[in-house]
Amino acid sequence: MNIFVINSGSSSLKYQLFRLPAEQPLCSGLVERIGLAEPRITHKVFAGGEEQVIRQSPTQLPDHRAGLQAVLQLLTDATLGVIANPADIEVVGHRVVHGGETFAATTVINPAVKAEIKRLFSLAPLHNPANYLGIEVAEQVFPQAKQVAVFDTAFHQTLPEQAYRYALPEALYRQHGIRVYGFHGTSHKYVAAQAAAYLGNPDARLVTIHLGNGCSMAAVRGGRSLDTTMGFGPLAGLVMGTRSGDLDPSILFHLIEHLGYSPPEASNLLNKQSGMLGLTGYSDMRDIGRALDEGDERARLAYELYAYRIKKYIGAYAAVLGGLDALVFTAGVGENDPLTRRLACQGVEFLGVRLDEEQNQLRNGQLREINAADAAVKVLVVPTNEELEIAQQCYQLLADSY
Ligand SMILES: Nc1ncnc2c1ncn2[C@@H]1O[C@H](COP(=O)(O)OP(=O)(O)O)[C@@H](O)[C@H]1O
Ligand SMILES: CC(=O)OP(=O)(O)O
Ligand SMILES: [Mg+2]
Repeated sequence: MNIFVINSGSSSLKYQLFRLPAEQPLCSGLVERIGLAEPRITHKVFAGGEEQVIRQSPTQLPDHRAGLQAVLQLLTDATLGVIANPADIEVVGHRVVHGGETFAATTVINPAVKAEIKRLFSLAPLHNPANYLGIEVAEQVFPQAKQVAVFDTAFHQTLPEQAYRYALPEALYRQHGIRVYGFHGTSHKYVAAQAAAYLGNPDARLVTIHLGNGCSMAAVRGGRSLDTTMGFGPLAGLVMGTRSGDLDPSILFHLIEHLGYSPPEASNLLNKQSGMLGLTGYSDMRDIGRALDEGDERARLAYELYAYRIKKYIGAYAAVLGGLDALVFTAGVGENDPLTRRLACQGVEFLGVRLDEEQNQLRNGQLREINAADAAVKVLVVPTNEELEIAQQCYQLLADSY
């Protein structure tokens, strides 16, 4: 089954094509700066263990449709193409960030599902409109394919009520859906399953730590999410590239009532100007690492604050889980940044967490153990693969009907 996976952002589009049940993608790519000056396409073709990279700089890509059409050209290219024509794509799997309480599982998209995704725009204004647009464009470009939605929130629908409710008047939950939803569920689910399989313990008590541009943690037991750091929207919890994470809400009132911020300006501040960017001037952890090496004090503080927040939630989730079998680090920073892992694990030795610093410094792109050999708690680095997880969920849902 040929499954094309799309992760559509406001000005970008990430994609991978899988031929399930094989796990290696046929190709993958990224379309950047859609609707902006100097758009870029990076397309990778994988064949016979080799990787071929094609970079294009089209003069213009006015919208997502133009972007996906350019990708289709590459997919069907006479020499480098991996399919003969668009009809060879049987399924398009879409990452949809917010599924509300309606979607606890992967779902075939029909007009009612689209209407619900649209209704949820107000709950995920930065993500759902772009995901929706990706669906509409894929329907035009791949009219024969089944369109399937895989929701970031779905994995966290198992949270117990005490974890997902806020201490607000009940009507706000019942009538307006104000509750914890949690995000990055596709990644937490994938790495938790990999870790449990590695440990040979399906009931393992895991804290999964997804550190990308957006960052979140989850307490997972028996493949079920029991708590997570993001909440009603993807702004709560950990310090992120440009998002503040946890804040006292009175700061928001102060910004608006006393410092002249309009609500959209306050939202922009917390979502796009805060986090590591606000603390250091850089949102990319590699830049912050370089600044730290040059003795930048702001970079040092930012690193400490970032790791301290992770450590606090490790303690909290050990309590939620009633003990800890493994910590699982994943995504861009979690997989690649030894300093973050070291700082986050410093001071929680009393829980049985102890790193092997030599293992921590290694990088091999594989699942690996970085704890001291005799530590009670495993510390794992598990590369995430949200696209593969999306493709596999589509396959599980549809394989029977083929
Ligand atoms: N070698 C590395 N060392 C430290 N940080 C890294 C490294 N490679 C990537 N990152 C960081 O990973 C983050 C992006 O993670 P990623 O999972 O790709 O995010 P997203 O999918 O949210 O765009 C960036 O902050 C980047 O600096
Ligand atoms: C939900 C979310 O935060 O996603 P991302 O990390 O891709 O921005
Ligand atoms: Mg990501």
